[in-house]
Amino acid sequence: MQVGSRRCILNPVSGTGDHAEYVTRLCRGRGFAVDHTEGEGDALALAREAGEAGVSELAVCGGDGTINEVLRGLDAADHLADVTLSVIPAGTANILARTVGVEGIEEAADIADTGEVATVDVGMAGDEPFLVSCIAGFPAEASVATSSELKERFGTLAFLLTGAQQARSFDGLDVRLDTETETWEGEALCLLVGNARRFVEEGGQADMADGLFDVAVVERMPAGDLVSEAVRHRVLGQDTEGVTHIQAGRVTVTGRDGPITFSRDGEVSTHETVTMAIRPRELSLRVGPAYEPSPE
Ligand SMILES: Nc1ncnc2c1ncn2[C@@H]1O[C@H](COP(=O)(O)OP(=O)(O)OP(=O)(O)O)[C@@H](O)[C@H]1O
Repeated sequence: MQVGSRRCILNPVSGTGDHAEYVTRLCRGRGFAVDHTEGEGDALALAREAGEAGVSELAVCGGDGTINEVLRGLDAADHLADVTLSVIPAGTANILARTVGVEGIEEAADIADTGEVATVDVGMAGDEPFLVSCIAGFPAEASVATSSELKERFGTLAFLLTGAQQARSFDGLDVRLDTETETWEGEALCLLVGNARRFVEEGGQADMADGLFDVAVVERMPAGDLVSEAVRHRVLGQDTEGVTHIQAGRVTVTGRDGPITFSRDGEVSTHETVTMAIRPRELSLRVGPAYEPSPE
């Protein structure tokens, strides 16, 4: 592949599955060669191949699962730091795209073409890359399930309330967390390690280039107490009882009574112990006009 080339990896069945023809046309019109995935693992293999061929611009069309496969493929080719990545949201939740201000397929195609490029941190959980978050405990599903309208009105609270409903049947995580400077041990309701998202204060997009994860541990306590605490503070504030907030570039999580299941940008993986580490400003990512490099 010639240097300077553009490629698009497109999942034709993600989301409502009616975008393939339209996006293929938009991308070809902007000089991207388009490859369609045919099943699980294809996006990873195509990204790896594109990385090994030295592609300089790669667009991903699909949902968060497709994007995560592409990240893994580029990392396997040792090409994450040498590509400009863009996302064309055609999944169900499109968390990464929304987080970086990319909404709507046509707008996304323009951003893939000429949008602003931000240099962002990549999170690693063991050997697996992620951009948004790596979370364990009750909200792993709730974060995806909570409607965006609800999230917009109530921020983290909506996310918490949805989770608290599910928490009644959730046993909690017996966990130990170690960073360079702090250790936390105990029964947690959930553990949230954000790169592109933060979970305390107003929540929302985090600074993706600060070299730090935003870690929040919510202690296990009765769902009623947790909800009333959250209501009192409206969101999970720094000083909310039962919530520990840590910023760190590296955190090791160990399950004290067995392995812990994480959702890494929506991909599920289970670990007895896992070290999450930031690779500072490793990836060039095209972002939408609403993206703020250093949100308040
Ligand atoms: N041609 C194909 N046919 C069937 N499945 C495919 C094909 N290409 C990819 N897949 C699978 O589609 C699945 C869904 O991808 P993805 O997570 O991107 O979309 P989504 O679940 O609709 O969106 P989101 O993750 O944003 O909620 C992946 O598990 C992938 O393995």
